Amino acid sequence: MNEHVVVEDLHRTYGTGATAVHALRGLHLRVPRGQLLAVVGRSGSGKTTLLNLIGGLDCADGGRVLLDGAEVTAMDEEELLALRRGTLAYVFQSFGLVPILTARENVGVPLRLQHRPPAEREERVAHLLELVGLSAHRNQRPGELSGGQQQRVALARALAPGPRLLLADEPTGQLDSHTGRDIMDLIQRLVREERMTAIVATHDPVLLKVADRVVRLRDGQLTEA
Ligand SMILES: Nc1ncnc2c1ncn2[C@@H]1O[C@H](COP(=O)(O)OP(=O)(O)OP(=O)(O)O)[C@@H](O)[C@H]1O
Repeated sequence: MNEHVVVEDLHRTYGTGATAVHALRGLHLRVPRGQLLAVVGRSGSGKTTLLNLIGGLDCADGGRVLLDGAEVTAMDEEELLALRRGTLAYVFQSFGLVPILTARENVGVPLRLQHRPPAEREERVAHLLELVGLSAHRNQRPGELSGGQQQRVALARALAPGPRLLLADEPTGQLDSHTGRDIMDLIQRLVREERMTAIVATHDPVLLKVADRVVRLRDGQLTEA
């Protein structure tokens, strides 16, 4: 199936009554496999809300999300957990690394959760750290790494289970433009070489240049940017 992500008539409202915020109002989106899609929009326009719903981290009030034809919006907790540990990866602006673990150990966490044998784990972790250019820093903890390096560790960890879909929320948000460019190049390479699909929420103009397509969130709906 070539259509990787399908979003139909998606609604999400926070709160009720006069203070209700209608973050998404009947949003539609189709993303073919292997596309690097950038989602832009002003602060508060609903980008994070959209990514959370696509990744099954939050529940919609209406509409459907399908990944490879499987309906995320209808999955139970167990199915969502399997999705998050397998075909889908999420990279947050805040990195979300475990402070007491080294870079190597952080990248290995998802592989432990998958009960992969230690030798196979070690090999994959080494490969991923090399891919993100951090082999020399493998024994350092997040607090001993720069922001860009931490984001690269977070990316390597997200990629550990071999996901087919990468959701990234402002992955270059806290980084200087040069480091941000490196992260974007890396995501672009992964999309090209591993035919991964990526949906990236961003304010970053650099990112827009490498995207295959850019859509804008406004008034809870998407338009071509
Ligand atoms: N848990 C929540 N409770 C109430 N309102 C929320 C909640 N999460 C988000 N919102 C509101 O929903 C709207 C969309 O928020 P969202 O975080 O999706 O926007 P965003 O485009 O990702 O913003 P930013 O670029 O600043 O991260 C905002 O008006 C926000 O205040």
